Amino acid sequence: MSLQGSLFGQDNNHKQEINLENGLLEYYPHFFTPTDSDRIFQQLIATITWKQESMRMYGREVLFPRLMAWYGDANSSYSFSGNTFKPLPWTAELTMIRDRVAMAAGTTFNSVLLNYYRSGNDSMGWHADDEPELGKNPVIGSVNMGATRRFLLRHRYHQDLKYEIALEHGSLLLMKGELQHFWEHQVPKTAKPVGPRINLTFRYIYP
Ligand SMILES: O=C(O)CCC(=O)C(=O)O
Ligand SMILES: [Fe+2]
Repeated sequence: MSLQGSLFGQDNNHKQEINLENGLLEYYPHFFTPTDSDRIFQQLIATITWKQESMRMYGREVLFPRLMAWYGDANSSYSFSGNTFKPLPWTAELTMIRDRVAMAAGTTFNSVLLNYYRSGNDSMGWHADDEPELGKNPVIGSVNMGATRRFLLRHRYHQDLKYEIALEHGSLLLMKGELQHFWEHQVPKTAKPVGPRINLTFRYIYP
């Protein structure tokens, strides 16, 4: 373990590089220690301002099947599915997580989208994080706390290209390169009894 890694209690040596056609994933299964992960998870559930947002779909208001929250620098507003999210100011906990993720990613982030999947019935449908304000080939840092859920990827233009990864408690997944242009991803519902899960995606929004 590197000095910097051990100082921050993170295990960078077990990084898995997953080279996909037209995209790169880096997975750190034990980015946070189990103790830190348990504490952060409970803290986020209790202190984040969670909301169930809605989107307009085929002329109707539809609730997102999960709770969400958006934090970041004041100038990092973000639009998707017909909503513009104005960020809440960084908390001490989110700043700490952001800085650890930024160090591993070798980049900076000015915002984070949090998603709270209360049970296996909560989900996120197929999409890519390809909004123009994210820039051309964004590095997105995705932190996972709580229940393990399946993260599925499919290539937009080659139906037979698929990838799947189980995102575990305390892990970090970096999405890099051309991934958002060529691949979509989702977190499907599951009928298995799973506990709650929080995902944080750190992003850089061009103001
Ligand atoms: O919950 C996850 O692992 C995925 C989150 C995601 O894709 C997003 O926030 O854009
Ligand atoms: Fe995404």
